[in-house]
Amino acid sequence: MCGILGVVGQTPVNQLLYDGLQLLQHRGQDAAGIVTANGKSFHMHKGSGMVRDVFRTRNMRSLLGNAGIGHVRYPTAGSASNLAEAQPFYVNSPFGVVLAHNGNLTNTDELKADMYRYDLRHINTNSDSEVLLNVFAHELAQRVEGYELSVDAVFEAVEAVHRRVRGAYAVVAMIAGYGLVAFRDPNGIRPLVIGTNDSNGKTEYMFASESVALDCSGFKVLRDVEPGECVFVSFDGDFHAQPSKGPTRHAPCLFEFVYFARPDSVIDGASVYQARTVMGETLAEKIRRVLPQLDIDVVMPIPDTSRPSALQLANHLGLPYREGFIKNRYIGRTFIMPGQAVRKKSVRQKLNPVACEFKDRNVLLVDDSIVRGTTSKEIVQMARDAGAKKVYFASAAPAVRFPNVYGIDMPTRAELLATGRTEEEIAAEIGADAVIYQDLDALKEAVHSVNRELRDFETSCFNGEYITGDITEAYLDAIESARGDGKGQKEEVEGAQPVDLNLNVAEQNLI
Ligand SMILES: O=P(O)(O)OC[C@H]1O[C@H](OP(=O)(O)OP(=O)(O)O)[C@H](O)[C@@H]1O
Ligand SMILES: NC(=O)CC[C@H](N)C(=O)O
Ligand SMILES: [Mg+2]
Repeated sequence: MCGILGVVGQTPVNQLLYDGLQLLQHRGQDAAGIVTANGKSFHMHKGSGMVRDVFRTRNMRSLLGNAGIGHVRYPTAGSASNLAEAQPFYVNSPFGVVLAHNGNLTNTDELKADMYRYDLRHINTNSDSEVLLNVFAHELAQRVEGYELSVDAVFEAVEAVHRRVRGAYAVVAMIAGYGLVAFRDPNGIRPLVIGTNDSNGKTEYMFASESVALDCSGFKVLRDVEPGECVFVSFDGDFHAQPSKGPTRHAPCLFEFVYFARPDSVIDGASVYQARTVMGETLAEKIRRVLPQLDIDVVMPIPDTSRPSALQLANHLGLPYREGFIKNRYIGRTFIMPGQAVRKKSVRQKLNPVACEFKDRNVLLVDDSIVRGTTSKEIVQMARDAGAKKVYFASAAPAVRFPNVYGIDMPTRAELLATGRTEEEIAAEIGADAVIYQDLDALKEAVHSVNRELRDFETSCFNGEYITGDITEAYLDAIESARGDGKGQKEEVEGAQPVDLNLNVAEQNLI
């Protein structure tokens, strides 16, 4: 999952974008970038790593202007090590367009071929986001009259993007000399929220993947960008919005509520924190059914994400809640790290047991999800080493058995712990006495109970139903062989960066 951010302000926005990206850091740790618009010029800086490592004072000083977009990256196409795939992307025609994308396209190869053959555009990286930018730029160019671009032309270009592009995309883009464009795919898979701020009687606009970025920047949440909708804010601050003319469906990704989003965010009108607490209650009910003897002395969360669910689960079962694992706050999220070796090592560096809380007790460990099983395998062993008698493991999400192709990097069935295994086999694999998973209907109901208008969700990693309707076995086999764990990294020859059309790589390396 990546984080995207866009602002049209009344004063310089560089610091606002930097601070906002730090609030979205949990969505992507591999690269970060900002582009600001100053008159008809763009100023860009991007690089590998966390926000705090990418931007130095001199980079910040060069990010001039009252409007800008930003991105934190967790790659789902291309690789983490390829700096040329860091976002935002830039293309110089028409006018100059920059774009930041959260999501993953599912017809990238066809689009790339069409771009080359029919639209005479060259795509230089393996990033689907570079393809998306070029489709948008091409469709925009078709609608320029004379030298002028109308707001309707922007809306029509986005409509054409919806017709050509498949998959998940929440986007912020800027057109030099005109304004900022924000749009969301017609299924609303990835989140995008709009905020406003009054600045001396004029309205400033902010677009962000999550509301936490607005809250902490002093912006008020206005509403979400609707599925398929396009919003255009001119650099003068005029706001225009156009619903999609094509078919839409509101099916946000359920995994945002389970793991990705920060708990203090509200996505599509549903508080993530509240949803996670309800997940804890419904999981408690399931535990009552499958472990009627309830021989549990203590409930423990696996920090961080499972905390709200675990606490509510313990309350619901009337069991003591203890923090049995302490998290090293300086280690990032392990699931979104690139490569299994680094993820495995990081779990041990990140979590350490408080031994006295385990000694001679039956413990119920609660996590938000079990994906590759990297965390659960290590954690169960740590609990046993610390003297636990029985170790039960509960997951607030159902078993993850299918690849995600919409922006979460779990491309192969083979690397998912639950694929082809029963719950007993999974328990044996991670060394637990039993594993208890949330049911999918209960998970959907948990989010629905927080916002009654949300009924439909993108649930493919749990049930293999892909809502874009274009995912075949052949497609899954192809991404599996292209992106099996670590393959994205191995493809890169060390030091062999493709021409970076967007950034002075040499300057980045000198810092
Ligand atoms: O089965 P796995 O492949 O290990 O993936 C699932 C684990 O990864 C995530 O934690 P992460 O460390 O990324 O972040 P967190 O601190 O927000 O929980 C998630 O919360 C689970 O703990
Ligand atoms: N997780 C995401 O949203 C990834 C965005 C884009 N597909 C990339 O790989 O850079
Ligand atoms: Mg976790």
